[in-house]
Amino acid sequence: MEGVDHLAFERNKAQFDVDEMKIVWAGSREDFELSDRISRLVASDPVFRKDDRAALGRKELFKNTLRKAAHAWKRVIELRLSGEFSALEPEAYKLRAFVDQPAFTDLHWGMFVPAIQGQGTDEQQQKWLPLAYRMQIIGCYAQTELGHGSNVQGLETTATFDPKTDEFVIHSPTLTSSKWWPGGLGKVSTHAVVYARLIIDGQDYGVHGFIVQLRSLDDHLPLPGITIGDIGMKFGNAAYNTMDNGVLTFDHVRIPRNQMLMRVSQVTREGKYVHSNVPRQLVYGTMVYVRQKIVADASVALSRAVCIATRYSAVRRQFGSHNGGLETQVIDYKTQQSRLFPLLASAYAFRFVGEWLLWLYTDVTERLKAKDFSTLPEAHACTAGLKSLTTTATADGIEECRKLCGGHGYLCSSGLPELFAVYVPACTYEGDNIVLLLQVARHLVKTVSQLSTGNKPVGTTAYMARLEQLLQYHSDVKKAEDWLKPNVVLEAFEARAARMCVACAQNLSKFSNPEEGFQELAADLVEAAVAHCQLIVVSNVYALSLLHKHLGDFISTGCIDPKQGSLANEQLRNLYSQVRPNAVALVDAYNYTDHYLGSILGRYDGNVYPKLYEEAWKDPLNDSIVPDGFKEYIQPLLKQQLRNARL
Ligand SMILES: CCCCCCCCCCCCCCCCCCCCC/C=C/C(=O)SCCNC(=O)CCNC(=O)[C@H](O)C(C)(C)COP(=O)(O)OP(=O)(O)OC[C@H]1O[C@@H](n2cnc3c(N)ncnc32)[C@H](O)[C@@H]1OP(=O)(O)O
Ligand SMILES: Cc1cc2nc3c(=O)[nH]c(=O)nc-3n(C[C@H](O)[C@H](O)[C@H](O)COP(=O)(O)OP(=O)(O)OC[C@H]3O[C@@H](n4cnc5c(N)ncnc54)[C@H](O)[C@@H]3O)c2cc1C
Repeated sequence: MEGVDHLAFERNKAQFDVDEMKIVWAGSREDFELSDRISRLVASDPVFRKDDRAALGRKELFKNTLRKAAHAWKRVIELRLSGEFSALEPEAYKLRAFVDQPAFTDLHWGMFVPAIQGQGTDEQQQKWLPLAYRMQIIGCYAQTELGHGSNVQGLETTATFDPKTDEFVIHSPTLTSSKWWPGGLGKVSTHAVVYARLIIDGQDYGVHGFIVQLRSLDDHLPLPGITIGDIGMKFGNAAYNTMDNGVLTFDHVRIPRNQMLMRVSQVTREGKYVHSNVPRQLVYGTMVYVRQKIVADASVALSRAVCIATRYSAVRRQFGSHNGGLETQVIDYKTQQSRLFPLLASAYAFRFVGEWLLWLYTDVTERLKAKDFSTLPEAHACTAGLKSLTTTATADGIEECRKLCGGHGYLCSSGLPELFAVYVPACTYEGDNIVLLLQVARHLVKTVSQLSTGNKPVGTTAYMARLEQLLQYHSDVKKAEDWLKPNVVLEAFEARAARMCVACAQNLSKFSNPEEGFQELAADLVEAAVAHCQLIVVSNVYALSLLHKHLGDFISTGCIDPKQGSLANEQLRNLYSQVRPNAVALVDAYNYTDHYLGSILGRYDGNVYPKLYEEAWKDPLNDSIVPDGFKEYIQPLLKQQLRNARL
């Protein structure tokens, strides 16, 4: 039977309304219609074709990215998705998503503009934002240096105030202070928000943001004192190599005083440092914003991989043929289901968690405007923790989907190698995932230690208020179906997280130097932070597979016993059987076009084999029957063998 028939048959098995689910996935009917319209618009535009990307060299690839970005911007203007004095419309973000090629525009719109919006004064915003909104200047976010990324307080670039000229002198005092990594910096950006140590009259006031012009707006050459370039090829072939991650050094570059971003703190004409009545952590605000975006994006990347692996698993058959009948679809193997279906569930779970985090972020932003900073620590912990949890799970999930597709998953035409290569740096950028989990752990330990002082835990740590009860808890699950009750799962996750946090806090208290204790117990603290972040996911959606995966934690903390663990596993198997007939329909609900998926294995029509065969012949190696180099390198070998044979 051809693949085409397999998927039609699968779609008929669905036990729910796929069109309704498309709307659930999109968020609303309006969002669905928007995504559907923009994805088709991109798919039908030849400039946005991407099937040729894997074969392009770096220079061609980069030029191709510039072309796409320019064309995308033209469409944004034509479709009026950007106003002269306002940020982009949601359609523009969709357009970027479906074009599916990282570019300098991500950093311009995703970090440069938000940094000015969040850290610039009203005057600074009025001056810079209209230019940035019209893309008359192109900006990037230059924070990381060759020597320091995670340790922001360790940055070395200096911005020294010169009271004689009312300027800052931006300087790179060491090799390790070279800015290193900023996307869009290498070849495109005309401006950057540069993070540097503020020095006034010999005193160091720590890291602050400054708007610095890097290149001439006429001929694009670097301005005097500025050395700038690309840092070189990165992991994967096309993948993130469409981006010009850059290196930048300053040799005493002067900028006017009013180009320091001064919402959080100011430097007066007289060189006086004034700190507003706001937490200094607001300087980190852009990172919080982007971490929230990264969480929202995790479900997109994971769902793409899952869509490919699910459709292909329904098309692929191996073993089990009796009397010349059909072989078994690999999706029917229980091992395939136990690897694939939790990822399918995770993609949905991350979708809902992303929505919840957007709500939390919006709420915090509103409070900040009203000068209420009380929820900032919670927002930092949630964005950092969920960024870490979802990107780790998504990167691992994409790789698992590649394996689920067997050998063909390793072909670029499966779409999975490039998806993995482009996604995996999300575990590092915007905060290394372990470093971020340690931030969550600090927040949790602080919460536990403040319980004795009567401080009531709020937000996602509110469950800690029931600490006594959670420390007494033992699951009362008696049969497999009991694990279907959301409250039963939730309580087990709460008790596990609470016990792991309390154990860490107790062990920490044995150290006379808390910082030394924190370093020594870091691995346990990371585990406790993971348990807490998983609880956040579970409290937004139901997730039994996580319990099974981390059974060791639940049993060792005494929340459940081994028998209850086996019952969870039994229930999980029941759930896999229920998901099985709906699997293809559940991934159809993502409504991805074949252009966006970019995968022969994940084609909507399931017509995998003929298309794989056709695609192989398009490889440049097949342009000639006898390869280049035959005469120089193969023929002499063959002749050599002949001579040996004659001897
Ligand atoms: C071709 C197509 C074209 C289409 C065009 C059309 C239109 C285009 C539209 C495009 C739209 C695109 C949108 C895309 C989105 C963006 C994509 C982004 C891509 C990503 C690129 C990557 C960028 C980067 O990586 S930038 C660099 C990031 N760097 C980091 O993350 C560094 C990590 N380190 C830290 O964050 C900190 O230093 C940290 C957290 C480790 C703390 O270190 P510390 O030294 O211990 O901390 P300290 O400074 O002393 O402070 C401690 C104190 O502060 C609290 N804290 C820390 N961080 C925060 C925070 N962020 N917010 C609030 N509070 C914070 C911490 O809890 C401590 O508190 P206390 O305990 O109370 O003291
Ligand atoms: C593709 C890509 C794009 C990027 N884009 C930008 C950009 O646009 N702008 C920008 O400014 N930056 C950018 N970055 C830089 C990025 O933000 C940093 O690489 C990231 O924050 C990690 O910092 P690091 O490289 O210093 O890692 P390191 O901190 O050196 O990490 C190395 C190892 O040390 C461990 N480690 C570090 N500190 C601790 C600790 N306290 N406790 C335990 N373990 C620790 C980490 O877990 C990791 O295993 C980008 C990076 C990448 C890969």
